[in-house]
Amino acid sequence: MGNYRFILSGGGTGGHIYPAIAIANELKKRYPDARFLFVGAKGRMEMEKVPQAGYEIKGLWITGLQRKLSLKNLMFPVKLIQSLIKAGNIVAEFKPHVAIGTGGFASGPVLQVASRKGIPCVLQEQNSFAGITNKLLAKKAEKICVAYDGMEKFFPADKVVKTGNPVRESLIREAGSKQEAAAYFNLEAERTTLVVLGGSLGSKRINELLADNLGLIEELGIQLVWQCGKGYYETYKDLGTEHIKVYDFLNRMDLAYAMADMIISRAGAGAVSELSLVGKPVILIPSPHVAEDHQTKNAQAMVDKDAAIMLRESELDSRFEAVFRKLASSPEDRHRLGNNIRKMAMPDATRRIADEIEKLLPTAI
Ligand SMILES: CC(=O)N[C@H]1[C@@H](OP(=O)(O)OP(=O)(O)OC[C@H]2O[C@@H](n3ccc(=O)[nH]c3=O)[C@H](O)[C@@H]2O)O[C@H](CO)[C@@H](O)[C@@H]1O
Repeated sequence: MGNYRFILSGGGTGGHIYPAIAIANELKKRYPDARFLFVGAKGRMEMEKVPQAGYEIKGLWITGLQRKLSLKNLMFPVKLIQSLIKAGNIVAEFKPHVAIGTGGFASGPVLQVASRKGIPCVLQEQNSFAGITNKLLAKKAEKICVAYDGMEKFFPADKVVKTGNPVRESLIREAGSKQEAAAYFNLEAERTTLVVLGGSLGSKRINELLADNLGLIEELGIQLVWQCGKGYYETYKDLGTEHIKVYDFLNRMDLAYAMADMIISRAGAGAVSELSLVGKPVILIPSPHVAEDHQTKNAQAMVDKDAAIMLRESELDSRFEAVFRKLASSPEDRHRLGNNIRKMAMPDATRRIADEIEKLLPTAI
């Protein structure tokens, strides 16, 4: 009983990978005998992060379509055809009962071939603005699990279910104490700690901001956990000290959240969902480089409920210092923001998505 097979595909950035891992973990809890296969894009983050989470992954040779004319674009049709063939073989061999797509280009070929073979497909869209892959796949999906109202403007209304974004349970349930986190980061448990998150790939502008403000942070007696991103690590790693810990990527986000008295973060959908669950005061600095400026919309939704502070990149030079000083010196502000953001959490998201997937499973196997 319950020997189901699930294929999951999504990736390119953590924002697409971790929801897929959270969904797989929930299904595994319900069906310990089930088998899981992830499909990602060769060379991208998922090829490393999915095996770390204990799942098998196969890689397709695919990239996104660039907006401008480039050699990469000329190769796109070749890569797409090759990926469709490979995805076809993977699906034919694995024979999943359900295919789950969490966005990002690798999920395109996989869900396309799965739906053509009559395998029920479920999509999960993290953002308030639908990604191109999910939009293309929407017609073929049985259900589309979303986190924001109004997603019917992108997807067929009868397929949309508002569930919220799945968050890895380890970030919430197993959240360690500040003591444990301090030992892990080699910092002092009693000292105020700022955690800086640049999104799964790191943020150039947030890194520059931090580098310019290390004097201020030191003056305020604050210690720092700084996730700068893999591509920026060489530039910033030497700034680490007894009170400043620089990371390319944080593998223990649970401990980073446990350590934080305040957070500076990009406003990716996953970051915002996690921050709501952990209920920490945050200054959101949305990336202006994403489709339809959706991170600003994610951040604005929090600001509207007095649940976070937002600073646009264009305001950093003029406002960051004053805003940061005020937050650092006001336990009341931190407490209020932390409480308000916690009210935005949707802690049942993963379970509700798994419920939707369950409805599509054959009853007897
Ligand atoms: C630049 C870009 O394209 N950003 C998009 C990307 O963001 P990005 O990939 O940054 O994703 P999110 O903020 O949604 O989620 C980041 C995920 O990575 C994890 N994490 C992050 C840093 C770290 O050191 N360790 C770690 O584990 C977080 O816990 C979280 O689970 O996908 C999001 C969800 O589709 C979008 O809303 C973002 O606009």
